[in-house]
Amino acid sequence: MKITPSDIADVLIIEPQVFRDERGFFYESFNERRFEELTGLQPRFVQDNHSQSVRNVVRGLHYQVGQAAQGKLIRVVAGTIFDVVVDLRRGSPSFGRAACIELSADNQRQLWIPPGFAHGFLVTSERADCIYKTTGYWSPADERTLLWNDPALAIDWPLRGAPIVSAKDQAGTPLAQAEVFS
Ligand SMILES: Cc1cn([C@H]2C[C@H](O)[C@@H](COP(=O)(O)OP(=O)(O)O[C@H]3O[C@H](C)C(=O)[C@H](O)[C@H]3O)O2)c(=O)[nH]c1=O
Repeated sequence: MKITPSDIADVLIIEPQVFRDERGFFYESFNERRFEELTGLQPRFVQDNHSQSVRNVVRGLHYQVGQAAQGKLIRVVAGTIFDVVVDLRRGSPSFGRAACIELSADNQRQLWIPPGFAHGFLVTSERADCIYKTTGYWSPADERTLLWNDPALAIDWPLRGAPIVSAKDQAGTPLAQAEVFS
């Protein structure tokens, strides 16, 4: 397993050790001891999620506030996504900055997103299945949506035509008005 920082230091790109043979491949998609050894972090994951989306879907940018803030460990098991995280930690030198990483079933990369970040993605394949662990339970009352195409975020989404976006996400909050983490 190899772990490298993304463009935002605390957001980590994880590349698992993949064992391939004539049958296919095997890799440990999560190993708590190894994760802690390599990151020094001890996240307690309480929920596993699976979302499937078709090409040109944008989901996000979502986050939960207060005690419901979630760390996320995400990977893609089918297709490809343009994954985006935005630093919403007010004291951070990268506050308001977006980091964009391609995650796919082919590159088998995972992303560790600490609490304090908004998260979303664009599907750039026919379909994408995202599997992710969270360190906090879903809490609708504490969920916030950052406007995915807020010009202040300057995210260069590789769109092919108008994306498919939920009404909730179309009504996202611009960064300037967003509830952030102190
Ligand atoms: C997030 C969540 C949703 N739901 C229910 C609520 C809705 O009836 C349905 C779809 O929810 P939503 O449209 O919020 O799903 P996404 O747009 O994929 O939300 C996710 O999008 C971005 C990419 C994230 O990083 C978050 O994990 C999460 O907010 O699933 C649940 O039952 N549990 C949950 O944990």
